[in-house]
Amino acid sequence: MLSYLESARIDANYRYFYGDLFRLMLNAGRAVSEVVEEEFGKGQRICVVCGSGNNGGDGIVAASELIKSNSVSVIALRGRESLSTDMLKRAVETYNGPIEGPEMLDQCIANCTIVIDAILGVGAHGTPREPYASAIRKINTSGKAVVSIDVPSGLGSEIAVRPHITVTFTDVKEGMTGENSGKIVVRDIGIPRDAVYRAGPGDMLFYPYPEPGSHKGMNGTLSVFGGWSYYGSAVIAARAALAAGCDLVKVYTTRENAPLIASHSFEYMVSSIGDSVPEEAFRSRCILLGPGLGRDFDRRIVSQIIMRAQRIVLDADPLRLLPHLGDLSGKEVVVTPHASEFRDMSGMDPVPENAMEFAKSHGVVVVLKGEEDIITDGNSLYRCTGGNPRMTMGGTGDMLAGLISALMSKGMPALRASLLGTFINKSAADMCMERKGLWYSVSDMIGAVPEVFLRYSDGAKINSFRAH
Ligand SMILES: NC(=O)C1=CN([C@@H]2O[C@H](COP(=O)(O)OP(=O)(O)OC[C@H]3O[C@@H](n4cnc5c(N)ncnc54)[C@H](O)[C@@H]3O)[C@@H](O)[C@H]2O)[C@@H](O)CC1
Ligand SMILES: Nc1ncnc2c1ncn2[C@@H]1O[C@H](COP(=O)(O)OP(=O)(O)O)[C@@H](O)[C@H]1O
Ligand SMILES: [K+]
Repeated sequence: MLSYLESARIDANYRYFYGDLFRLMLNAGRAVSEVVEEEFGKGQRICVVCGSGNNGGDGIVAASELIKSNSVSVIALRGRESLSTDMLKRAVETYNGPIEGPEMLDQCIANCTIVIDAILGVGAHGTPREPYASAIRKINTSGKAVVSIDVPSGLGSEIAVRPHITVTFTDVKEGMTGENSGKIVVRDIGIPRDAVYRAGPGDMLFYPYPEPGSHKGMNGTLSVFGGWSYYGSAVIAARAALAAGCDLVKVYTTRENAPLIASHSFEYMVSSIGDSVPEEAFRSRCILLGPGLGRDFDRRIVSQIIMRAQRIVLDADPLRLLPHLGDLSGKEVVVTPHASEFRDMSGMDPVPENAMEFAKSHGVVVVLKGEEDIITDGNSLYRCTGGNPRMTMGGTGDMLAGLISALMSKGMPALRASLLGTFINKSAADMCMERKGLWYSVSDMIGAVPEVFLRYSDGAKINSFRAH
């Protein structure tokens, strides 16, 4: 079962890794024409009703196949000129019949035996607006056989097509049932595994945009326990968390290091801890434990933090404690070991299958860092490629922990935050490399984080629109 957002994620990742989505549109359109001919036979009179997104493009490609053995009319509900994106222009080029405007809709429906609904797909949000709403009502009262492409247009809202058949791609979409979608036929359109199981710009779609009316603290609160031995690591993690959009970051550190850490920025707060952890630290939505803690930490305090936290990212030295902590289920936990830390904490070789096994048996998300990051929740295995060898400098792991915990502090689930965090970290490094070659610093990487978000947030407008 695919949610609309997961579907759009795959779409965005496919475009980023493979470039041309049009090949998939060709496969989608062909799949629809095959199903229509399998179900109804040839020689039909078919009316294809198109919106002006890619769902409409699928409809036009289907028409270009169906016209070979059927009588086909195509309606562009917003007029032919609305088919203006590059993909839609290419779809139109495949079709050598006329494309009519909305004024021909009534006649087209009246004369046909089958209506193909290519109005809205997974890019839709909310109730269909005009002219789609009226078209949907007409299709539903037409008494004709109706085939929806990918999803019934308007699915989930009060104005939705009620088809006899839905030809859906890759997997059934969230919310589809036999009742609202008719017979559901799933067709593979050749999406490679990597578009699904590789972190990419599509993961931006799950970034929680601040609501316009929100107030301080609603968009991320993070407690960072770190810098007890190496103060710089806490500075890097806290600054990265702020760059990722966390509202309030507070660093809990030793009495000696507190002023040092504070002197590096006035944007986060710093507090020193003694023998016990202040209660307020657990009021943050997420906890990051580890950057710069050093090996000689107080095990009692660290165990207490882990047991009390509900959402926590564990990095570096405290990872050693993990096997001794018992059941972590019920919490959202991300662990971010590099290869040798993984060996130490698990007693296993740092390979993807073992990361998956560890994640499953401990109920955590594992981010196994390296030239290629492995991200797994024990059920699915993802990877994040990219980055460059300058990332072996000190601090890039602290930065990653800061990014992932900031995203969790904003409400992202552990696995989603880990996918986006790894992608942002490697992309920041690659952006710095474009500008400075291999001679960039971790500060440069933190500085690049907002630009990385901007560069890849194109698809995320869907989410921000939804949020508003
Ligand atoms: N997932 C994939 O990899 C592929 C997806 N394809 C098709 O592309 C579809 C998604 O395409 P798009 O993302 O272009 O989106 P859609 O074609 O679903 O529609 C989005 C368009 O409708 C408008 N819109 C959104 N909500 C609306 C509302 N409530 N009332 C009126 N207009 C509204 C938007 O402004 C946008 O122009 C899929 O459902 C599928 O049919 C295929 O072309 C090929 C591959
Ligand atoms: N050779 C490499 N090529 C590309 N990225 C790397 C390489 N080595 C490490 N990284 C990246 O640097 C970050 C920190 O990883 P690592 O150096 O293994 O952890 P740590 O900083 O905890 O020692 C991760 O985002 C990882 O993806
Ligand atoms: K549709």
